[in-house]
Amino acid sequence: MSLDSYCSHITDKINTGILVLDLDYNIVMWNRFMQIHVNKKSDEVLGKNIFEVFSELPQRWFERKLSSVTQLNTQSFCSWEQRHHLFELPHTRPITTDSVFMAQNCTFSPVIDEGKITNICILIEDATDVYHYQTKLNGALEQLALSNRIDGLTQVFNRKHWEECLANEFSRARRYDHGLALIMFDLDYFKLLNDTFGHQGGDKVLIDVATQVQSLLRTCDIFGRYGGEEFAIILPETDLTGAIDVAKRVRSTIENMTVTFQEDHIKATVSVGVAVMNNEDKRYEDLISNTDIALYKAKSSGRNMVFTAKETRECA
Ligand SMILES: Nc1nc2c(ncn2[C@@H]2O[C@H](COP(=O)(O)OP(=O)(O)OP(=O)(O)O)[C@@H](O)[C@H]2O)c(=O)[nH]1
Repeated sequence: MSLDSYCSHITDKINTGILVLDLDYNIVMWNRFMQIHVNKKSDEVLGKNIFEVFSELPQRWFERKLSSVTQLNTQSFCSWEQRHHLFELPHTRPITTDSVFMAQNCTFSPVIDEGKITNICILIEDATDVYHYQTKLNGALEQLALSNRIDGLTQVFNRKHWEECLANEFSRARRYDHGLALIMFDLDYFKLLNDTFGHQGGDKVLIDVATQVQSLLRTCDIFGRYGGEEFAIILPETDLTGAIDVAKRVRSTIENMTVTFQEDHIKATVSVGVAVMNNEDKRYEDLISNTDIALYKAKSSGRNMVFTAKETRECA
């Protein structure tokens, strides 16, 4: 067998598309991979311009890419991550993927004859499998990162993530001398509610309360489940008057809502504590303590009320 025969045997058996162009972008070689995936025999495409055969090719991009190969006399590469595909070829992946066309890694190499570039060779590798698994992996990693931050029951931030946010907001507010307010609220007589409607009824109340409160807030407010039946809201750039307004809105919204659970219509109330960052607060935990004191006052004064840490009467 001659070397030429070996070469043509290999080019036809290899699972990579091989496409050779002259410097006017006419096709001079096309291997079996291309014949199968484009469904055109060599004699149907040889001599034809590449843009005629592949009308989908981004012409300006392609010409720029090839001119850098010929001018710099170097190989160039385009991965599926940069451009999912260059040629609209069907993929042969048997299981479903959201990829309509074959994801491709393309290599562009100058072909040199007697010291001069005469052609450009394009290698097309099927990267659909890699694309598929990478996309799935990215989705799973995103999901994992989200589940690390989200409370499974209420879908608001969990305590760990919420506290990390508070630590960040606290140091930002300190550094730039901005306001920072905190609201903490706790469902009233929740044990009784659980005893009356069952734990699942209680869960439904927590879910609906979280959804309602989230819808009241601005996008920059940071809402989380602090624990059990206690929630907390960070209000960046907010003064005491603004925070009391939000707290009152939270309290009245919960008082006025009705939670439907199976045959039951459940009413609930919350006690709310409000505090703003002050000069004595050295750490974000100090702000939590002050808000907790306010919440305790709201509870001990009769519940379904809004209190600040300093005031001895309910916020009017
Ligand atoms: N359904 C449900 N109940 C929870 C959850 N987390 C905590 N609880 C319950 O919430 C109740 C809280 O009870 P307490 O701390 O005595 O407070 P309370 O009954 O709300 O009374 P006050 O706060 O003083 O008004 C407990 O019975 C907990 O079991 C949860 O995720 N789902």
